[in-house]
Amino acid sequence: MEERLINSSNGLSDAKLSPVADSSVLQIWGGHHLQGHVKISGAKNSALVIMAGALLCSGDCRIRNVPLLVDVERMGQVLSALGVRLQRNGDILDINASDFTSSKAPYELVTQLRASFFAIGPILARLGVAQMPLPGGCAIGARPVDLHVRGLQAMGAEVQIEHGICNAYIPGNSRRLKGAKIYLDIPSVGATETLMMAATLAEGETIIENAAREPEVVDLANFCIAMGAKIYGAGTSKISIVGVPKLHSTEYSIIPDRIEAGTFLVAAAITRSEITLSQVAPDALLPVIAKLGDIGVSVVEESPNCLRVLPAERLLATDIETMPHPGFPTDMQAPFMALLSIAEGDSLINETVFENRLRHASELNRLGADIRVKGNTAIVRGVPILSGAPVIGTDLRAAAALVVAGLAANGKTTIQGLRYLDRGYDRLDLKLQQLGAKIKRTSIPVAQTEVSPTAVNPEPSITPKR
Ligand SMILES: CC(=O)N[C@H]1[C@@H](OP(=O)(O)OP(=O)(O)OC[C@H]2O[C@@H](n3ccc(=O)[nH]c3=O)[C@H](O)[C@@H]2O)O[C@H](CO)[C@@H](O)[C@@H]1O
Ligand SMILES: C=C(OP(=O)(O)O)C(=O)O
Repeated sequence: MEERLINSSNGLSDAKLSPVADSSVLQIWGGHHLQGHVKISGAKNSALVIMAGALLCSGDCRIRNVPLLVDVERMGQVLSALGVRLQRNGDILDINASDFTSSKAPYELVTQLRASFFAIGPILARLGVAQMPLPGGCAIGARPVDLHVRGLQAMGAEVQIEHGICNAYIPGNSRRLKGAKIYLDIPSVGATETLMMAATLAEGETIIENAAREPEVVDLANFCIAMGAKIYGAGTSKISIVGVPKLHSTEYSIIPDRIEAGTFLVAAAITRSEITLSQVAPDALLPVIAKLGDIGVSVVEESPNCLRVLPAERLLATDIETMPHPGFPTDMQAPFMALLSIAEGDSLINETVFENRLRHASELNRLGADIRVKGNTAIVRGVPILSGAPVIGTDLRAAAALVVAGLAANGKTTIQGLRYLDRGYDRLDLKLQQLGAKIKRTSIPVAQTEVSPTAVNPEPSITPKR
């Protein structure tokens, strides 16, 4: 992997950022069935915000089931820049924010991931002041932070955005935010999380109306409750938080990643394979499992944390509209577009959460799909088979969609854009290899990667069913 060096802001030395897989590609020889068992990692979107939540506690926090992701590494770098001590051992992350005194989050890191911005809530609650650059994350829409800002203002903070930095402080001597009644125009996941964390240490009660109900919001609430926070109603659209002066040390295990699990379900469905997934939370996957059912793919619960997906006789077209939880998740929209591209009939996919999240359609078309995009709607005309080609992932889930499409496509698919994939999937290529996929990561330029490795059988074993 290439390592990216950037100049630190004081110009005295070079800061080393996490490895960036820009020069790497994934090569997939598609058309093979998967088989066996895959263990799902902890949820990216929980891990990142729970790491931010650990700032609320002046003692030790031990977080278990932390996925191995570039985003987690970067979030760790944001926290260490604030003076937090972190130690990772396998999937356990120890965080100690007792010495955290800096209220300035580093621009170079915050601009690379969305969740880092959510730390503005705990930083402000602990220190009474926060300087947070506007965030990065997947380029899937404008992604403003107005709801975070308005909520903090309602709790008594002075907040101004200047030169790309969000400056916030709590006026007065108490240095504590004040409980407030907050209505969110949109049930934003990030705004709900920022405000919920800020409210745990505020004076009095905060009520968040039209709150996000995503499982990761509930996970964050449970983590804060484990630290002594008083939070009621997480998972419903009205969350009430009664502020306490201090939170205490805790040990907490992150929920399984429902989007990673959903991606493996789609990978099995598109290759007409039977696999099992363990360490999953089936309830969080209901909208995904229901949609797979519409397409003709059965998913059965083997045990409380284990799912089996069965090979479909036929894949059938269906319509999808993305919605906040418990609706169909926007993060699964791209992998489902790959699946529907080989389903019988026409499917309509309507992306309602983000305004620019259909860019994978044109890359899927390179693989032989027949997809037209009009505004926020994609019309997917099912084709019998995809054929391998060089493609580029334009964001995290777009890259994942190309991986699952490549597994089904005839011949070789080469995928660039792994810096997105590695942000949010814990060793996806290795897990797929263990399921028998013919997939290889290489840092050799695409032009030099003509020949398939000897271990790989280029002859496809999946035959189109129609
Ligand atoms: C790190 C993390 O948890 N990322 C997830 C989180 O992103 P994130 O928290 O950024 O997503 P939001 O739920 O906030 O965004 C939903 C919609 O609200 C809009 N909005 C949001 C905040 C705001 O202040 N103003 C505003 O207009 C956004 O532009 C978007 O159109 O939820 C998304 C929706 O499930 C997921 O796709 C992301 O994977
Ligand atoms: C959009 C996503 O992530 P982020 O909010 O971190 O950009 C995602 O996980 O699909």
